[in-house]
Amino acid sequence: MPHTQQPQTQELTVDVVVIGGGAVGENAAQYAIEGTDLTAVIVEGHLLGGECSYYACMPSKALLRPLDVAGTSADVDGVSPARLDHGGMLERRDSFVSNYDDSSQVEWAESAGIQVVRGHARLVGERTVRVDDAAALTITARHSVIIATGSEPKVPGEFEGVEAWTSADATGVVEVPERLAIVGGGVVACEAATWLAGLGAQVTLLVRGPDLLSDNEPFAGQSVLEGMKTHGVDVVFNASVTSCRRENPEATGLGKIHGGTVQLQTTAGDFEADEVLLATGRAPRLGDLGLDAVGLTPDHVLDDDLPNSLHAVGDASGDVPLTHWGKYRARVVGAKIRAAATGGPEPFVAEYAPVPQVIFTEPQVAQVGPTEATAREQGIEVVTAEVPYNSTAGSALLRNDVPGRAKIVVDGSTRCVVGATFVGPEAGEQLHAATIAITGQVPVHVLRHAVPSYPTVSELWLRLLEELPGEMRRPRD
Ligand SMILES: Cc1cc2nc3c(=O)[nH]c(=O)nc-3n(C[C@H](O)[C@H](O)[C@H](O)COP(=O)(O)OP(=O)(O)OC[C@H]3O[C@@H](n4cnc5c(N)ncnc54)[C@H](O)[C@@H]3O)c2cc1C
Ligand SMILES: NC(=O)c1ccc[n+]([C@@H]2O[C@H](COP(=O)([O-])OP(=O)(O)OC[C@H]3O[C@@H](n4cnc5c(N)ncnc54)[C@H](O)[C@@H]3O)[C@@H](O)[C@H]2O)c1
Repeated sequence: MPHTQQPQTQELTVDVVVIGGGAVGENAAQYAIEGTDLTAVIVEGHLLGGECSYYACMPSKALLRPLDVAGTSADVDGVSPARLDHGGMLERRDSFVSNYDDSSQVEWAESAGIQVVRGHARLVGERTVRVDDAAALTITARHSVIIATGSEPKVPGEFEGVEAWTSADATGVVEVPERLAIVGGGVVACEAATWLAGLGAQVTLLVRGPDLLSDNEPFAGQSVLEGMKTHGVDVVFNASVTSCRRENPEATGLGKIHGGTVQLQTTAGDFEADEVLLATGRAPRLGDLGLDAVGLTPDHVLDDDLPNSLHAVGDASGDVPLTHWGKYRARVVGAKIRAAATGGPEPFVAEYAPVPQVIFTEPQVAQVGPTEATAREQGIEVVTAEVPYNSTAGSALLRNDVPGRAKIVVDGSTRCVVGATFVGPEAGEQLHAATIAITGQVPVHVLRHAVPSYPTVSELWLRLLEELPGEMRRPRD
């Protein structure tokens, strides 16, 4: 980590102060000042670029991609199956996290006119932030302070004192455990099970509920379960951990095995492992931020009940914890701050924007907008269409065996798509067409005139639109 220049003075006044330099904080600072003479500081306590760059999205996807390529090579006639190189996979990860060196991000920030200050920041008054209690730097914001402190893993009580792995250890894996227990059935659990099994661990997934990826369409979790079984992952449902003990727990370092054998008692039986990974969700990081010094609590942040000069973005705000979503909201917040500070026009903000997500499992799960079940809960007049992912010539060309399904959720009253799910090889690349259709509120009779090329997977759109009731082929009377 380079030591970026600390300001010479102990008092600093700028227009905007951002606490936390993850991808979201960086975007907020950039949009708050771009094209103006406004000044911004980001205070970062660890690495500029945050979780996504070093411990979450980038390293996980760097590890998953070789598995995807190898899996495809083993399932396309005319190609010899590729051999995985475990050491090479870890080197690829190290390269994508720049060996945990954030110099290039600091360079980017400085080139965008944003000053980077190192240290832990706390609010000490209205529009005033102190960096590290002992140090003397106090920063005053003329206009706004933005909280972009991210989130931290939830550690259930049963795991206290065990030195269990968190997702950072899984993405930063150095020593691959021979037997790995993963607790959780959500996104981190499913993605981490995929790359750690790919690296040679014997993975047991302990899921407290009856399914995987329960926030998605049910066929998503089922397809991912099949994929896991193919790769030798043992998935145990209805397995709530009641106690966890470990011999000689020790903080040995990121991605190293943190002590002796782990004994887990669960409602589905007892398990022994060499390491246990907690994938039990994350919580906004709002402690030790000085909220009380300005008469606020974490609930004020989560309820967006903040003074005009204080904003929260990204995981810290309690909004959907995804990088692209946090960055989108940060662009909006930044642009609004810029408009208020310069007297410029208010930015256009769409009334509604759907949240997309791609889960990089085998097969991939790509979803935008509500599932059928959520749409029904929202009172939408739901019409759905669903087809197998292999129902186009383009998808059949991808692999010998193409798993998965595609589904759209249409609002019968507006006849616009409100949600879509694609589960299958390279499904992530199918998603943005759906996001555009939903955001643009294109009625399905018009969408039928968006012609997908032959032979591509996008022809799933033809199949899906053909599945809808015939009267939807015309404008509504
Ligand atoms: C394993 C894993 C994989 C993921 N994969 C994806 C994915 O593929 N796609 C996706 O969209 N999302 C993914 N996510 C979610 C994504 O990582 C987060 O939504 C995103 O990182 C949030 O960005 P942020 O800037 O809000 O917070 P963070 O990235 O957490 O950044 C917050 C920053 O604030 C700093 N900080 C905190 N408190 C202070 C303080 N008081 N003073 C100074 N600095 C402070 C921290 O050091 C940190 O750098 C993944 C998450 C995990 C755990
Ligand atoms: N590709 C991506 O977009 C991506 C990848 C990884 C993470 N993320 C995001 O990061 C966030 C965190 O992911 P996550 O998987 O940790 O959270 P999650 O909320 O998706 O899943 C948490 C899982 O842990 C289980 N759980 C919670 N408490 C438990 C307990 N005490 N005992 C046993 N099981 C328990 C839940 O039932 C659920 O299955 C999510 O919002 C996710 O969307 C996104």
